[in-house]
Amino acid sequence: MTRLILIGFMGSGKTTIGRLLANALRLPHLDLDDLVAADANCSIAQIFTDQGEAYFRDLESQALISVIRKPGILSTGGGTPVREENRQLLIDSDTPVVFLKASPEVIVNRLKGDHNRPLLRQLDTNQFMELYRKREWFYNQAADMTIDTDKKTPEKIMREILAQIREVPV
Ligand SMILES: Nc1ncnc2c1ncn2[C@@H]1O[C@H](COP(=O)(O)OP(=O)(O)O)[C@@H](O)[C@H]1O
Ligand SMILES: O=C(O)C1=C[C@@H](OP(=O)(O)O)[C@@H](O)[C@H](O)C1
Ligand SMILES: [Mg+2]
Repeated sequence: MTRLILIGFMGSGKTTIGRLLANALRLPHLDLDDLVAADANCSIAQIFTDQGEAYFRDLESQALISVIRKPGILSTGGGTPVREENRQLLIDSDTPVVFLKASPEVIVNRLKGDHNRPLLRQLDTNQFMELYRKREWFYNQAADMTIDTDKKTPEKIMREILAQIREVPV
């Protein structure tokens, strides 16, 4: 196994678990947000502020195309599987796609005080729940396997993924 893709809502742990998996497997860690920020020479929050979400989504799709065939652990952004073309790339990738699932309460708790997720800042509770439900459908569409991350340490989640990954037919 030389490639793995992590998807899930903001705060589900894609970046954290991706880093751990990459270390354990001695593979590159490819974080889509980092790639977008490096290409744009600008933080994600700044891209949202200066150019808006639609512009960010175009950069994100381009970065996904450029990285999807590279060996490594790919941590996507929470919105990556929403665009149909991105979702199709994930589904067609011949790479196990792992949905890291976290409950809304756990996400809110993990991200309280966070200033780097521009999308989250502008949502009230109802809007948050609507986005969470909508996105869950997209994650389920693209995922080969789902890991519940509530009440588990990142290390435990990593071990669970490693144990299950051999059984996933892709
Ligand atoms: N399993 C976990 N248990 C507790 N905290 C976690 C867990 N996974 C991630 N976190 C924390 O939640 C925050 C968001 O994690 P991150 O990996 O950036 O998520 P994502 O990339 O999915 O948005 C970070 O502060 C991270 O340390
Ligand atoms: O859910 C989203 O739409 C987003 C999630 C973020 O990544 P994380 O899921 O790693 O926080 C980042 O791509 C951007 O702020 C938009
Ligand atoms: Mg991340």
